[in-house]
Amino acid sequence: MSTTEFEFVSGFSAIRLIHGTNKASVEILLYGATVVSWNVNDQKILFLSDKASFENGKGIRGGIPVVFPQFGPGKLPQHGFARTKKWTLGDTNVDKQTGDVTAKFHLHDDEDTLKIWPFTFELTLSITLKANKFEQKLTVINKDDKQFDFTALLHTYFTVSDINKTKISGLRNIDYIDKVDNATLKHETNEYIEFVSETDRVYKNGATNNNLVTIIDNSNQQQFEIQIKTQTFNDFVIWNPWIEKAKNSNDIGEHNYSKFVCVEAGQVSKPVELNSKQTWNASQEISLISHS
Ligand SMILES: O=P(O)(O)OC[C@H]1O[C@@H](O)[C@H](O)[C@@H](O)[C@@H]1O
Repeated sequence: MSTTEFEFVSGFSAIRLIHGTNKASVEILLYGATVVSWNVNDQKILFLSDKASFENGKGIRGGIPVVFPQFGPGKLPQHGFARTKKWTLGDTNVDKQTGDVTAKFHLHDDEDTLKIWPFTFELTLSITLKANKFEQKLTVINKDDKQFDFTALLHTYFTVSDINKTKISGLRNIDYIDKVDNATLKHETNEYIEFVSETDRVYKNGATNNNLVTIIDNSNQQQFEIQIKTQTFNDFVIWNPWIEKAKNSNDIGEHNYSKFVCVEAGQVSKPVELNSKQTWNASQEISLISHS
């Protein structure tokens, strides 16, 4: 039976959505509205570092942190403030026919955000768990009397059995900014992106035209593919820190570099300009395609 449960994950308040089919479940912290797990039939689809630090002020290393209103470094803290704020839980719903479970999370401006980003806003992250799918819809409302600009991204960490055997399809013929090569603009000519060294790329408009981006894990153990479909989000960021950066990072560690790939749906290469009182919506739908 589908249901919701409150719990604590590493000391942080969380809600678990449970689906009546496929033993599917998802756990979301109020901290950052960060999804920390999505499991289907005992498979952990999302990667959460065993060294992740659950500490106020720090982003969670794994799951799906929400990046807003700034991607990467800049005037605001790295990746903005949404991932380190406590969100509030809104409505939850279980669809009696399908068993799909939805929970909504809200964040709005406060004294601290106004000091560093002087705009009134409201964010809603709506999360729906289906039997073998997972959806996130991000809504930004400009409540201010002036326009604001922002970038936003769902920083999704996927578990892979070995990054060396992982391929990503769906981004051929897309221009990308290669962040490990002085932000040089390049053109993807390969059918599959493969990983042989540190990879940090922004595929500009890689998410438009309903491009289906697929993660293919070529390990023998893995019997499924993951497909990501987006709406409104224009870009895809593909990231793996590789050995040295993982080793030098307190919350990753060398032993983890090969266990994940980040495929991040976002709007980052060109900021959204949102007029006063306007609303912007974007979403991702992640599907598990079983081959067994
Ligand atoms: O360590 P953070 O702030 O969570 O960021 C992780 C990575 O996030 C990716 O989205 C960026 O493209 C990378 O440049 C960055 O290193």
